[in-house]
Amino acid sequence: MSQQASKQDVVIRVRSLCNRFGSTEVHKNLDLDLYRREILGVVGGSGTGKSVLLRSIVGLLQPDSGVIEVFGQELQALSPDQRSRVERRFGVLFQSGALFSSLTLQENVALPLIEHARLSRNDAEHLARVKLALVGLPANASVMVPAQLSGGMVKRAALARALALDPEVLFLDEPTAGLDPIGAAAFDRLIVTLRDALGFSVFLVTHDLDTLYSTCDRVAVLSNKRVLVEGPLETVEATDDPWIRDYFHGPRGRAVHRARTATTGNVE
Ligand SMILES: Nc1ncnc2c1ncn2[C@@H]1O[C@H](COP(=O)(O)OP(=O)(O)OP(=O)(O)O)[C@@H](O)[C@H]1O
Repeated sequence: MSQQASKQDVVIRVRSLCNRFGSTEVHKNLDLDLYRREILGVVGGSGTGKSVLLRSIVGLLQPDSGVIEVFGQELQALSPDQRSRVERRFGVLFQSGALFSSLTLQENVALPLIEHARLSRNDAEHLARVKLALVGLPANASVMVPAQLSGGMVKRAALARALALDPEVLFLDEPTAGLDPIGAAAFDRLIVTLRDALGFSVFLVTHDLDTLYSTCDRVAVLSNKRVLVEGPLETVEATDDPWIRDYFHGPRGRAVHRARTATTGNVE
């Protein structure tokens, strides 16, 4: 992805974002771009404000100042109606999955279709079963409730719900947290496959180095209340910063490099 991407290739543009909670300043003049069809990994130490950034963009949190432009429109300048139309073009998968525990998977996925696409219950549940199949769930899972499923299946169901309205941008908050390594790798592949097939952009908050290397086109590192560096992995890895050194070149980073070299045969 070119760093010189033209304005229409930028789907989300964040400029001079400031967020604080009482005396805690989380973001100060933070800048970030998300390009069309890319998977952007957002990383940083605990408490650096990755989730707060996601929540600011999707409209769950009112920033103190700064500009968030989505699809060329400045969010703060929109009426509530215009804003909810923009937000309908987002799909969000929170870490908890946030499915309704008393509803079956097809009922969970059908909810946004009934509420926002005004489909009948029958049509919505039919489309929900298509979405559940799209994320790789077997047909019999559609009528199960979340408690009857493994963690990986619940994640996939939550992803199906995030995809219900065919979003142009998918936000994922630590999607592989709590999954075993094989389940996490399968979920990573699923995200890339769906992005390739459906063409959405992905804003991906993660701590998982394997996910970064296997899915992301670019990475943004949050540090000291802002985006310290944003670019392809090679650029980020080469940045001279103590947290980046520890994260990418510490024991876990080296283990991921070794595993990738063994799998691909490439010397990195
Ligand atoms: N609603 C809130 N009220 C007060 N403080 C908050 C609120 N939400 C977040 N914070 C604070 O903002 C800071 C950034 O939180 P955030 O959850 O964005 O970090 P993070 O980078 O996602 O962390 P982690 O990697 O541990 O999930 C933290 O200090 C947190 O305590």
